[in-house]
Amino acid sequence: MYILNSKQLKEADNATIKSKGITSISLMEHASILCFQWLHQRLQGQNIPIHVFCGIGNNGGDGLVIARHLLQHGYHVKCYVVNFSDKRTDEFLTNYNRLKELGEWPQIINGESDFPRVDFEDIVIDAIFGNGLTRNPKGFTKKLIQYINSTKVFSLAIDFPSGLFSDKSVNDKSTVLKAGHVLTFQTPKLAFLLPENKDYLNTWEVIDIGLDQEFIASLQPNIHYILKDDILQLYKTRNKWDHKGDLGHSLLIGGSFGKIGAISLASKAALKIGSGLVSIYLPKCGYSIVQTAIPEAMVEVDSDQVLTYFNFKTKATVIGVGPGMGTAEKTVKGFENFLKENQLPLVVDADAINILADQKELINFLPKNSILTPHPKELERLIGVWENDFDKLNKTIEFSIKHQIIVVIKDAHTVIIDKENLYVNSTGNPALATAGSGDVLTGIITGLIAQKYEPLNAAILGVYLHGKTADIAIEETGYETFTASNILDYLADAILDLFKENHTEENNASETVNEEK
Ligand SMILES: NC(=O)C1=CN([C@@H]2O[C@H](COP(=O)(O)OP(=O)(O)OC[C@H]3O[C@@H](n4cnc5c(N)ncnc54)[C@H](OP(=O)(O)O)[C@@H]3O)[C@@H](O)[C@H]2O)[C@@H](O)CC1
Ligand SMILES: Nc1ncnc2c1ncn2[C@@H]1O[C@H](COP(=O)(O)OP(=O)(O)O)[C@@H](O)[C@H]1O
Ligand SMILES: [K+]
Repeated sequence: MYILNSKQLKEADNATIKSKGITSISLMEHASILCFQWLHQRLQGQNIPIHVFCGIGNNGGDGLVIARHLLQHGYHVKCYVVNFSDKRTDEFLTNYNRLKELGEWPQIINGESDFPRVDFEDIVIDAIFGNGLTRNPKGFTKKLIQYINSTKVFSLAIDFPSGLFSDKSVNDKSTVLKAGHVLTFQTPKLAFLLPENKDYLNTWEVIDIGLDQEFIASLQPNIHYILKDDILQLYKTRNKWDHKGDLGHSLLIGGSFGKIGAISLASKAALKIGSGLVSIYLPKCGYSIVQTAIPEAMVEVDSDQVLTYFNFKTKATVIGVGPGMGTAEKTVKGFENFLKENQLPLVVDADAINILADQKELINFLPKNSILTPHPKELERLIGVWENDFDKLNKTIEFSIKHQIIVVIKDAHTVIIDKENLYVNSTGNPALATAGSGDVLTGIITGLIAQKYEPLNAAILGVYLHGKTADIAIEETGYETFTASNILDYLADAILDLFKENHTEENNASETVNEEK
């Protein structure tokens, strides 16, 4: 699914109005009725006070439409116009008049003395600012947002939590209305998926308002939200005559005394995702451990406690390097020599990333389309500090273009960056915040490349399945008891799930950001 920026969304609104021969008013009516229905389905006519706060633009227009339908269905509604500007859009005015025709005169808020009393048990509909927000809310509008936040009332944000920008960072945290739930139009918004915005929204879902898909595709959006449908297009089925030689040979390089587990997990993951053969190259001290733990794998050893020589004989298809490797001086030297000789596709993780961050000139030896899988701290060592999450993405895009490599920024929403293209993952949950889960991801991606997936597709599919294991598992394991080994236990379920009927919201983008709130 595409993620559109604010400009693209406005263009898509206009193109849809033209291509479908509808009016802007009817598009607004349609979008807002879907929001009304969402609430109506849940409230079933309950007599809870609902405060609808409307701006003076089209987000406010949506609020007016929702207020009208709620009133017509007998709800206990109070509607307000937050009068932060004299400009009013035509769609706002039309719907303002329609509401008045019902006998409901919205209360105009011109200052703090006009703020209504809002109680914790009430409901707020936030239709103050949407896609048109260009600068921080100020004056009494900012105060109103702060007042609503202070009540801790449940707020249903229309399209955006008011005060949250679509394509840039919030620099004054106190100007965003914290949303209990967001009904956002047509596509997820990048801002919802960034860690810096985690406090502004609890849950969100996309409301499909029927914008022109052909037009949207013609914009060639560079940001994607990866859902099951996208994954199904990448997934390769096996052929009847496939033998293990067809399914690639993964070589996992890493481990050091006390950290043999990391390379074991990565190697198990490469096997479990279907790599035909898996070899491990690690320090001698890990030999018996991996031979016992993973009888399917072949093993070659380096010197005693840390990797030093990198003189393995294995003829692999792809190499995953870094888990548990350490950054001992001998290892750094050996890794440098290895990089200078290596021609095979690489998945580079953990300490191998730290070595690259320390000696940036080595990055030039990575084959084109190598995959780096840093967590945010490792990324910072690699690309330097960023001002905010948009800056982080831009800096990573620059890095990816400069070095022609793919960067997997691991996080609650892992983002895969291939030059200017961004692929944001939709699966996973905090159960994955456990030691070794990154090592498993390295093995999964390596094992997929072995099976002839293009590196980008291997990263997208690997990250999706890795997250999906945790989504399936938590029903049985809860968050706490889930460990990195469980990722492997549930990998089969994650793969099989791709072929299950879509009975849930799997292809409707939606999510719970912060479950306990
Ligand atoms: N047919 C359609 O197009 C559909 C549109 N839809 C709905 O329209 C929404 C977008 O509406 P919108 O473009 O009118 O902008 P909106 O978010 O209401 O902001 C209002 C105005 O506020 C202004 N402004 C900005 N920042 C400010 C600030 N800090 N303090 C004060 N003023 C500020 C800014 O004007 P400016 O002053 O910058 O010129 C802006 O124009 C979208 O989110 C969705 O809900 C749906 O109905 C589907 C169909
Ligand atoms: N809260 C979360 N929600 C979803 N995924 C998460 C969360 N926390 C961690 N993960 C995932 O778990 C993995 C952790 O990787 P990493 O930090 O390298 O762990 P380790 O070094 O222990 O192997 C990443 O794939 C990351 O995306
Ligand atoms: K809003």
